[in-house]
Amino acid sequence: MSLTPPIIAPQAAPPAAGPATEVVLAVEHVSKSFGENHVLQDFSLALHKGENVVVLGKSGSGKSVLVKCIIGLLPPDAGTITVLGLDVATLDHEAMDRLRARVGFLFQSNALYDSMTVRENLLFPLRRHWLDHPPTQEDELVTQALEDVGLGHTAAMMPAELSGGMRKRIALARTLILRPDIILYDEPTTGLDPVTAREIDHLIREVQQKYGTTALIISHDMNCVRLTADRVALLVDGRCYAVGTYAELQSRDDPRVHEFFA
Ligand SMILES: Nc1ncnc2c1ncn2[C@@H]1O[C@H](COP(=O)(O)OP(=O)(O)OP(=O)(O)O)[C@@H](O)[C@H]1O
Repeated sequence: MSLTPPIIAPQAAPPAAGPATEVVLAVEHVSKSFGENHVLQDFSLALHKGENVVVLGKSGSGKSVLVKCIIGLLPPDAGTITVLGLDVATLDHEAMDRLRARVGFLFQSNALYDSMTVRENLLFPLRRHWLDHPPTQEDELVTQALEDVGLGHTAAMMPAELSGGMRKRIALARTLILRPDIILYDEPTTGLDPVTAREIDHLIREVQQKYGTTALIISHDMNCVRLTADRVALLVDGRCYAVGTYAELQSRDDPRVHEFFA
């Protein structure tokens, strides 16, 4: 099945990322071990409002553990994680739930409900998190979110009727419907053919440009890294070994950095 091209019209360039812009996600000196397996060791990384940061690391290096710590599913052994000004470790269940409504998470598996239509899948987070929206707005919000990912015609379809790329877009639409400040993408192009993968990369950029969203992207796919990252953070031996633009890291004369770009 062919994909309709994304139709988000970029309205404004994202704010320039850099030290002068607001930090919306800060991981500071975080360590996490499982027994003798020291996965994260003094890991630090800050994301500025509106930037896309890709975390690149070998298989088993701790990327998923890092994301789980950020969304409060795993408690770090040491260090602090601050998301949108809130120290994750101090949040009770309700506060964590409210924070999760502002931080979209795009699962590698997409995590769509197969027994629900696309529309029902999109309404699920809306009804769970955004309790004060008028029901009359629901159709408008679903339509907008689907149009944002170029799939305005799919509301009545079931996930099984969609291609892998379309399912990824619907999962992103389900995240976008809550207008998150931050989106965490877990290997967004894994399992997609190269053409569809590049479409998803462009869509990630379009979302950033349209909504000024900040994104943390976990990826192995170097094309995805090149196309989506404002900055790349290398996770090596549990630490944030190097951070820079794709071009900066690619030209760095350090074998441990270079092996990612070879
Ligand atoms: N709940 C857990 N209990 C024990 N060990 C764990 C747990 N979660 C992760 N680990 C270990 O932490 C290490 C890092 O795993 P993680 O899944 O974060 O790697 P990753 O970088 O995401 O890998 P991949 O790219 O292959 O998905 C692995 O050695 C893994 O076995």
